[in-house]
Amino acid sequence: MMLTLTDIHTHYGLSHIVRGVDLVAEAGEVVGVFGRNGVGKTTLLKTIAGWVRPSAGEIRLDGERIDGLSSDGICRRGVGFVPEDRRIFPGLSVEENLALGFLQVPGRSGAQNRAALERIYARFPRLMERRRQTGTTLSGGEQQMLAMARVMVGAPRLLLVDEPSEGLAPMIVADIYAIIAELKASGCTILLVEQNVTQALAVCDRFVAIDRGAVVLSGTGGSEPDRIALMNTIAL
Ligand SMILES: Nc1ncnc2c1ncn2[C@@H]1O[C@H](COP(=O)(O)OP(=O)(O)OP(=O)(O)O)[C@@H](O)[C@H]1O
Repeated sequence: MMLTLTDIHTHYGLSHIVRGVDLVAEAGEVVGVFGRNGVGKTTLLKTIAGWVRPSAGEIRLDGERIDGLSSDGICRRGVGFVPEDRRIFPGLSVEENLALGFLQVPGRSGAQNRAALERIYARFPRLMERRRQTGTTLSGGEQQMLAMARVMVGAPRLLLVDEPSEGLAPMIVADIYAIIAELKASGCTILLVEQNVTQALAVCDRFVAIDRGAVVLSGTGGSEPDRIALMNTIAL
């Protein structure tokens, strides 16, 4: 699914956070969104997901405008969002948290939902083992897996991921990135916000660097000069 942002602006009250972002993610591409703390990366993802409404600009999926739709409406168009805080619901079991993913695809039958759950459990045996356990009792890494698995239940065509490796041990980070690589291989378009730039660049086709709400650099993940320019930009 192709994502196009044209001159997107987002405000929180009077604070002008996202300031004229143009961005394209082609179908099946992983695009890294990098920048120092507080430059507006999370706000940009929330704007695409419809958690925050842009004050100006256009967001299109395969040419069709989605800015202005509710977050539910955007989700039902195949956009999955894994937020930084993971949003594992307290008091719900692992399986109940996963079942929330069914809300993204309301047209499915019970049998289709069960089959989707089976596929998730086959991919994440640890979540199956712990399916009756309260989601918030899982380790940080398992909660990140659960958050990823919950959006995968809905087979998103565009995935927005905010700092998936934050606070996790290197081995778990490798697991998370293996999942991102699998999703990419399956044709999912991915927008990836990450402080761990080196790790993220390994899966990124392209990247943008954001500063004070605007794109200040864009480049190709595999290009060494582009990587050096990126490191210089975000180290400033
Ligand atoms: N709900 C909100 N209301 C008002 N201001 C906000 C809100 N959320 C974020 N901000 C402010 O918007 C700016 C951008 O925040 P945002 O989280 O988008 O940045 P970020 O680049 O993702 O940073 P980080 O890496 O720290 O998450 C910050 O100055 C932040 O304080």
